[in-house]
Amino acid sequence: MNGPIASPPTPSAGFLTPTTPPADAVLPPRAPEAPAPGSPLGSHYDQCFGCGPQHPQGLRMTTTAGEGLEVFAEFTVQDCHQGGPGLAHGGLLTTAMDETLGSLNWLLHAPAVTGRLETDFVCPVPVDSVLHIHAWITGVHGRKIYSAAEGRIGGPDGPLAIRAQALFIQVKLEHFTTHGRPEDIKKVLDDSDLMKRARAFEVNP
Ligand SMILES: CCCCCCCC/C=C\CCCCCCCC(=O)SCCNC(=O)CCNC(=O)[C@H](O)C(C)(C)COP(=O)(O)OP(=O)(O)OC[C@H]1O[C@@H](n2cnc3c(N)ncnc32)[C@H](O)[C@@H]1OP(=O)(O)O
Repeated sequence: MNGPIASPPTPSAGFLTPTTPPADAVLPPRAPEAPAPGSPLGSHYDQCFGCGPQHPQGLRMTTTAGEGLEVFAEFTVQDCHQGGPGLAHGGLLTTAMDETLGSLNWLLHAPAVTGRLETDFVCPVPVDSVLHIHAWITGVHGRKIYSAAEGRIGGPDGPLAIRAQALFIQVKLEHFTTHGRPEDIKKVLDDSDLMKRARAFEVNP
């Protein structure tokens, strides 16, 4: 069918909330409990698609704390991550960025979930590439955590392939217990190791 669409759908209110921090946002100090610079951050949940070591098809990403409010991660693009032939699927690259940005939670020691994530795909990323991701907090305003990330091919100074800006919202642990599938929540509650991970975030906003 040709011609203009009679009444295009309009985004719902709030859709265009920016991911850049407002002028009165702050950069808080690292939480005293935050892992030391250079330490691996581990996984917040063993079945997480991004970082869970027990997830059968997951990305199994590992993240390292940087100095200040920043983290570093690596993501190796595998055969099963293809979108175009021999090239990474954009959605998976976005997942890797989301996961790395989510790891910034560890530095503030409070759980937060992605509210908005914007991604620029700057150049194609071939299969077998190692994407070096650097993510940092750009501001905190109440429960809102603003952050940004870059992914470079082959090394920390390699060509820029992807960049992202995000708004995460701090939540209480009840966010997960209220909305999560009950059997998965029960497994976490029944497993002292998994609960220890969850408790790492018990300092609520
Ligand atoms: C015993 C078991 C324990 C297990 C524990 C495990 C430990 C876990 C630890 C760490 C987890 C880290 C996980 C990382 C994984 C990678 C990251 C992801 O993929 S997360 C998944 C995808 N994201 C979602 O599923 C969010 C779905 N959305 C929501 O649940 C709500 O909308 C939520 C919580 C984001 C906000 O809801 P509200 O009711 O709490 O708060 P309101 O009042 O609506 O918003 C607060 C402020 O934020 C703004 N805001 C909210 N959503 C926004 C959005 N989408 N875009 C822009 N602004 C937004 C609002 O305009 C408001 O701003 P104003 O304070 O008024 O200035």
